[in-house]
Formats: sequence, structure tokens, C-alpha cells
Amino acid sequence: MSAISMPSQGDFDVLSLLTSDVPYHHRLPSSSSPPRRSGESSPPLHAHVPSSERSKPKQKQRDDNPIDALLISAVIAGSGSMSRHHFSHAGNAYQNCDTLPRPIPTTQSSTSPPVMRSMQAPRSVRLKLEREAEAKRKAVEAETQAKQIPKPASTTTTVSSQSVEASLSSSLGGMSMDSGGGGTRKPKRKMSIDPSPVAQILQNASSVGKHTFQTLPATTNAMGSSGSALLGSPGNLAYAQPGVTAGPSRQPTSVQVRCMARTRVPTPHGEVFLHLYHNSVDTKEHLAIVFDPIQLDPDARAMAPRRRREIRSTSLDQSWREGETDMERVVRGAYVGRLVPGGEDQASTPVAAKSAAKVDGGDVLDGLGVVGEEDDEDSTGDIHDILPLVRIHSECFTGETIGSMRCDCGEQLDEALRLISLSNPLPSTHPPHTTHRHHHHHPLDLADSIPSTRLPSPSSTAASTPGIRVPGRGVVIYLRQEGRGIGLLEKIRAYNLQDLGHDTVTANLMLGHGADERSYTVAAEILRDLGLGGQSSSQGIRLLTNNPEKVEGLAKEGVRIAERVGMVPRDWRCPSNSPVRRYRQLPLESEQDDQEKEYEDWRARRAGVGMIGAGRTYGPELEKYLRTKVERMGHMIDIPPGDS
Ligand SMILES: Nc1nc2c(ncn2[C@@H]2O[C@H](COP(=O)(O)OP(=O)(O)OP(=O)(O)O)[C@@H](O)[C@H]2O)c(=O)[nH]1
Repeated sequence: MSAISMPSQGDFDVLSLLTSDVPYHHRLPSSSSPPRRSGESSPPLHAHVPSSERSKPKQKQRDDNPIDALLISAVIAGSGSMSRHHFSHAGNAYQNCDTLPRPIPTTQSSTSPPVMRSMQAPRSVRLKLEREAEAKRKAVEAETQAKQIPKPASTTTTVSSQSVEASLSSSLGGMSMDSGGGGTRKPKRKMSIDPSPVAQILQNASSVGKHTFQTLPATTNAMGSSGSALLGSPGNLAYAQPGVTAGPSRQPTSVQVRCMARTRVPTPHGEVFLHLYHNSVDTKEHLAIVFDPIQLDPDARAMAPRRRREIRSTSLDQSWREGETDMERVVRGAYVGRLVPGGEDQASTPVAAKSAAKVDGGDVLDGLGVVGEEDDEDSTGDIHDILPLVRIHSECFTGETIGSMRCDCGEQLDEALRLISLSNPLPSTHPPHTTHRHHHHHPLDLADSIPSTRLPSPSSTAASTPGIRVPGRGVVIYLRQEGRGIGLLEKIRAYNLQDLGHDTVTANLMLGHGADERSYTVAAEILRDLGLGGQSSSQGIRLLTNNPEKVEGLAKEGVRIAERVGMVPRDWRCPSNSPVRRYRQLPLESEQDDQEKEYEDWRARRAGVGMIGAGRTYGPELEKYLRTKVERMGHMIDIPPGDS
């Protein structure tokens, strides 16, 4: 019984706990122990140790199993036949959680020794449980590893269709890819985030059969963000055409994007389709927020020109593998129309829907538009419709999420969606050769956001057909280029430099960055994937921006910008002498002029900016930021009179 020949302080603490209803001096072997003082809740430390030693707690390390409270307390309670193997003994005194459901006595006679319950199983039982748990953990680990996609062993690798399937299966959150229903394996319904690197998924998902690809050395990614380097980008991937083996001298092919999934999202400005894209340049998940009401609202479809094409992703609508099931397509968003509960058999292939419509001889909606009539076309084959309004927006956590008033990014995102959702006058069949400002029903509608002195070349600006308005449409491409491409960490550092008095451009330069490190290559590819910005006149876009670099960047990538639409900060849109404009106290309602009243009314009803919900950003820091954009970055917008 070595455990009681030299008990430690811990032993006594436990003992005290377990025997607090029995005076300790009746139980302890030493009669020389001092009596317990009234109110004392535990025996003195090392009661059997000479007082000279008492102040020094024993440092000796225990080399046996952890303390067994039951053993100690039972021995002290006077049982003569106690051993470490007390669990083998029968008797009520040894009941414990391991032997449940044996009933635990709730009463005991006042003369019988106190019932002690150990929470500790015998060592043999514990070891057995530990071994079982370890075996289980290893099995789970092996299963997880088996599910992971093998990494390419060399720079040139052949991807088999099986690994494509494995990848797709995994990118669909582990849903079974077995369309034949053979085998006994239960389909997994887990919708987890894919653990594989984004580029790996894309590269496997981007081809149905065998194809080769080349891993290029990691370089600065085209989005120019240091963020992806921190995330451990696996390097830039260039794709070869199927059947072409990538060799060392091969030049990388162009950037590729793939829409991995889309879903409908109701917003204060209307319902949108959120598209998530992967690409071959970086590991970021860029987004496209598509506003295209004809896909979801029969009234909007009825009001739209009959040949208006839906804004759909080509890469999403493609079949990703032979035998892909409707359910798989629906889950990744490649369906037509609106999903309804129980509608798992939703039409999912636009092309099939189109031919079905033709077979029926119907003039009905298909996946890509409406089989229309001649009167929608002019002699050049162009369709008379408004061109989609497009904003290429760069991520700004501070402005969009916490309502920072250092910049107008949150407001711009909100305003872009609002402008895209507005109905527009239908252009006339004969575009004029001079700039024409449309009549708008609201003073804050589109025309008011376009600085008249900055209107683009008028060749694309059509006159409106009086009285006819058509539903708005367009897209916000949301690029993960936080901080103009320098990443959030560096932007936070830049803000501290700005608090020291430097402007947004100088702060970037002081940190060793360019004033603007963004690229629009991926944005251009996403637009193309959505069927926008192509060279035919019906494919052009109206671009919402004041930034000349954005216009140039997209044009360089081959995007046809038919018109630039300016974005006037909400705070600059009010008259410069307005108290609203000066972001100070609002005047009494009686002192407000009509425009101010209308503005306030609109502001109260409109959607907010970021989670703060303010309708507008303002303040001296925003003012400085906006002026810097105009004065140092060449933004094409006029500083309001009286401010310069
Ligand atoms: N480095 C840095 N980035 C900022 C700062 N303020 C906003 N940003 C980032 O700037 C980007 C938005 O750029 P803006 O210049 O506001 O607008 P723009 O997109 O260039 O131009 P518009 O299309 O006319 O709106 C987002 O990525 C923001 O995170 C800042 O002070 N420093």
C-alpha cells in the first residue's frame, strides 16, 4: 500500500472531500494529529509530517497511476481487505459509473461506512478503451486521406477522368457521383467545404476527360494581391487543350475561369443570382452578382424585349461529366428558372430546354432567352434593348462590412445594385449621333449619377423610345482585391499612415506598394463567361465607374465598353450649400427644399451600407479620400463647386 505510506497533499484534499462528514482524527492513523479548528474545512497539510517540514510541500513526482480517491478513502474508512484491484470486488461500496446500470444506493444507514463511488475504471479497462479509441481515430484518418485528391507528382501530369470525378464529387461536398446507382455505398449528403486547394479543384473540374496541364512557377498573381501568397497559392496554372502535352517550352495559355456554383439571393434591391468563380490565376473566390429579373419574374419577362438573352454562365451550364444527374446540376445552380420546394426534377440544361421549346413550336422561355420575333431586331441584326449595366467592384471589408467612412466602397456597392435594378427607357431603333440624356422619373436615377461633362463617346448612347421602359439588368463582378490589391493587412497599415496625415496614394507607396495593384484579367473572363462585353454591338456593356484605369484595363482585355456611367458619391450628389451635403445637422423639415426632402425620404427607405445600415458615408476622412481619387488617381468626376 505504497499509496498511503507517503500520501501527498492531493491525496488529503480528495480524502477531505470524500470524508467531510467524518471527523478526520477518528480515521487518520496518527493520534498526534492536531484537532480540527472550528470552521476548518480540510485537514492541515501533511498532518503526520513534523511541523518543521509542513511549510514545504512534497515535490516528489508520482510515478504510479493517478490518485485513486476510492482506494484511499476506503482504506482510511477502515476496510481491511482493500487492494488496487478493488474493482474486482463485489459489493455496494464499489459501485461506479463503469458498472452502470447497477443501481446506486441513495440511502445508507447512519452506522454503515460512507458509500464511496469511484469515477475511475481499472487500468486494464482504461487501456482497452484507449486502444479502441485510437483504432477508431486511425480508421477515420485513413478514410479521410483516401478521399483526398492526389497531388500532381511532377510539373506535367495527366489527370484521369476518375480523379476528375473524385474532384467533382468532392467539390460537390461529397455527393455521390454514381449516377447508375450501382454498388452498396450509401450516397453521402454531406455539404462540406472542400478541403482541396481551389486551383486543384478547378483544374480537375475544368475538363471532363483526360487532359494535361502545366504547373508554372509561382509568380505574383494577376490579381496582384499579396493575400493569396499568404494563403499558400499552389502556383499559377496554365491549361493545355485536351490532348496537347505541355512541354517546358510551352507558353502559358490564357486565364481561365469557371463558375463553380450559383444561387438565388433576395436583396433589398431585388433578387439576384450570386455566382462563385474559380480561376487559373489565383486562389480567390471571385463573385458575380447577376441582376436579371427575366429569369425569375414572369412580369419582368413580359416587359423585356422579346429577344433579350438571359445572363447565364457558360461554364456553369456546361455538362461537367458524362452522366451528370439533374440533382447534381441543380445543386451547383445549373438550372433554369426558379427552384421550388420538392422541385428536384427542375429543368437543368438550357440547351435541352431550348430544343424542347422549338419542338413545341412555342414562343416560350428557354434557358438562353426567348425564341423571339423579327420586330426585336434592326437591319443589322441587333436587338433593341438596354445594354447591361456592369460594375467591377473591388472588395473592401472596412467599407462594406463595418460601414467605414474612410471610403465610399460600401455605398458604391449598394448604389451599383440599386442602379442596375432600375428600369430604363428602351432605346429607339435609330441611335442618334449626339449624346442624349434620357428623361428619368426620379431625380436620383441614372442620369443624375452621370456627370454630364464626362459622358463617353456617344456612338453607343441610344435615344429612348418614349413611354417604354424595360426592366434593368446587369452584374456586379466582386473581385477579392482588397485594398486595391494590397490585401487587408497592408490596408490597415496604410490607414495608420493616413492617420499621420498621408493620403491614400502616398500611404501605399510608403509601404512599398503601387498606388493601385489591381488587374482586370479575371473580371474580363468572368464577363465573357456570362456572355457580356463581347465585340458585337448587342454584347457591349455600360460600365459603372469613375476610374480611367478600370476602363482601360477592361478594354485591353477585349471587353467592349459601349458607355461609361459615372458614380457620384451620395454625399456629393446634394447641392453644395445643403446642410445634408455638409454632413452636419439636418435642418428642420420646414427649412428643407424639395430636393433635400426627396433625398431624405429616399435615403430613409433605401438599403443600407454595410452592417451599420447608414444610407450614405460622409465625413472629413471620406472627403479627403474622394478628393485624392480625383486629384491623384485621375478619377473622372467633378469635385462639387465650393469644395475646391
Ligand atoms: N490601399 C488602400 N485601399 C483602399 C483604401 N480605401 C479603399 N481602398 C480599396 O479600394 C478599392 C476600391 O477602389 P476605389 O478607388 O474606391 O474605387 P475604384 O473601384 O477604383 O473606382 P470606381 O469604379 O470609380 O469606384 C477597394 O479594394 C478598397 O478596399 C485605402 O485607403 N487604401
